[in-house]
Amino acid sequence: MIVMRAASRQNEIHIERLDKSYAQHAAAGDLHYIIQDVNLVVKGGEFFVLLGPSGCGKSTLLSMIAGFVSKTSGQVKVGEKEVERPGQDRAVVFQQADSSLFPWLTVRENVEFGLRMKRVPAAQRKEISDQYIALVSLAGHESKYPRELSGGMKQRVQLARVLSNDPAILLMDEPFGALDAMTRRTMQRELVRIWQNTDKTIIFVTHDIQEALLLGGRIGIMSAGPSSKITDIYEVPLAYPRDLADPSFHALYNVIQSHFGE
Ligand SMILES: Nc1ncnc2c1ncn2[C@@H]1O[C@H](COP(=O)(O)OP(=O)(O)OP(=O)(O)O)[C@@H](O)[C@H]1O
Repeated sequence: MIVMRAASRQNEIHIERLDKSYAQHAAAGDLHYIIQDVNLVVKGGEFFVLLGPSGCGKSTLLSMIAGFVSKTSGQVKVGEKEVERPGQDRAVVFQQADSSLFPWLTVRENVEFGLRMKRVPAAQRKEISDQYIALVSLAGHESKYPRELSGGMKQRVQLARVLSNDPAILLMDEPFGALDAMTRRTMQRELVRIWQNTDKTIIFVTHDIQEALLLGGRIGIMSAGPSSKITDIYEVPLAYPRDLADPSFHALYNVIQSHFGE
């Protein structure tokens, strides 16, 4: 129990008074912020969804947590440590698996890539890749190349590769945005299952209210930019798997939708 608590605290994300503006705006003497005064605590092991309209700065905020984009002011901490650069404790899953998979490597080789870089011995690599390939339901497809896979399968390879590196935190930027509706639902269910079977902290970015409600333990609403911030946070007190026909689901959907003036 003590060990688990310590591990959870390590996965916690603290964001305080975080601002981001880009140099070109400052050079023009413009006090234009992409995001301004963002405050957020995401607990270890939590599934947190960031929901906001297109262009509000969701990817920017996620990239700052990932350490890809520098902050203008404020603080982003993972555990006790200030984020200054990307780290092995944080992995990012992008919308397009195509840009992250190596086309000349098989499914297994793609999944094992990070382990190979870390010089994990072959037998152990196989054991780990077997585990995650099975977890994302790709057993039997190990020898295929990305070109032989559907979009959903490629996205699952990306997920298996990220998980095999065992990051404490998964940062997911509209990872299912390019998938057809049916594959998307399957992937949403699988992600919840994977999250329930691990102790990872997930921050999942989407502009889809239904997706946010299917996945999130809490949902943070970002206002439209410029100077976007997290205006409200909703707890989702519904058991998984979530039921679209549940009146409580609908009620919460309507409350959240009212933020976006539709
Ligand atoms: N490198 C950059 N330089 C200047 N402005 C940028 C840069 N990157 C992003 N922006 C601006 O920041 C704003 C937020 O972009 P961001 O991609 O974070 O939004 P988003 O909410 O993720 O959008 P979407 O849902 O459409 O992906 C946009 O107005 C965008 O033009």
